[in-house]
Amino acid sequence: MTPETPSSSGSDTSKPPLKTGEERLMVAVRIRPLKSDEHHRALYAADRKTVILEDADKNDPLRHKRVYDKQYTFDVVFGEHSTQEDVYEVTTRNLVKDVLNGFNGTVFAYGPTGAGKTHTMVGDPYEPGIMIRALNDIFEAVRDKGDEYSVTMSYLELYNENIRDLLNPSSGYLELREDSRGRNIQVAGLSEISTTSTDEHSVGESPSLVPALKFPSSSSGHLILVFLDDVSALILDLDS
Ligand SMILES: Nc1ncnc2c1ncn2[C@@H]1O[C@H](COP(=O)(O)OP(=O)(O)OP(=O)(O)O)[C@@H](O)[C@H]1O
Repeated sequence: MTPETPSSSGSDTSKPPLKTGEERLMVAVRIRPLKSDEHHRALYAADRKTVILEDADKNDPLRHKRVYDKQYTFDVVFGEHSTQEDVYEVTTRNLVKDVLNGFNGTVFAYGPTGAGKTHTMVGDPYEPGIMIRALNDIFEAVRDKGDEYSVTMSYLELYNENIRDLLNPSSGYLELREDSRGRNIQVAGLSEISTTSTDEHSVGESPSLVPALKFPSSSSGHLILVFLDDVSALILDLDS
C-alpha cells in the first residue's frame, strides 16, 4: 500500500454497498474507538473512503511546519462511530444474497492484535457481528424454502500450520488434499454437518475463525467466513 494509491479493486466504488452478483474484491477499513489507556489518535477517517495516518514526528520543532501525514484510499472506511449494522450492510449483506444465488463469497478480517477483528466478525449478543448477521440472513432466506436449499457447515482452525476440526477436535490434525489438477482443495476428513439455524450449533463461542480451503466444483454457493486470530474458519455450503 502506498500513499494516495487507489484501492485494490481499482474500480469506481462511489456507491457502496456492492450490488449482488458483482464480482470484485472490496477492501474496507474499520477504525475502532480509542481504549481508555490510549490518549492520542494517529489514524482517522478523513471521509468515507480515506484514512489519514498522522506523522509521528509532527511536533518535532526541527521539522518546522512540514506535514508528512499520509493518506490512503480504500473502497470504504468506517470511522470509530460506525455500527455493526453499518459494517454488515455495506460489506456483506449483498454477498450473502450472491451466495444464495449460487455464487461463492469470502469475508476475511485481518489486523493486528486488538484491532477489532473479533468484535467486527463475531461481536456479542447485543452487537452481533458479520458472522452472526450473515448466518441469520442465510437461515432466514432458506427457512421458507426448505426443499430448495440444504445448508451444511464445517468449522476449522488453522494454527501454527496445523488444521483442526472444531466440530470434532478429537480427530487430531487434518491434511490438505488437492485433486490432480490442483483445482479442488479440501481438508481431508473435515466434518460437515447439516444445520438449520444459528441456535442449533453455537458458532459464536469459539471466535477464532480462518481460511476455509474448500472450493466448489458444483453450482452450489459457498460462504467462507474467516478471521485471523488464532486462525480458524467457518464454511457454509448451500446446495440448491
Ligand atoms: N468498533 C468497536 N467498537 C467498540 N469496541 C471495539 C470495537 N472494535 C474493537 N473493540 C474493542 O476493542 C477490544 C479489542 O478488540 P478485538 O478483541 O475484537 O480485537 P482482535 O483484533 O480480535 O484482537 P486479537 O487478535 O488479539 O484477538 C475489545 O475489547 C473490543 O470490544
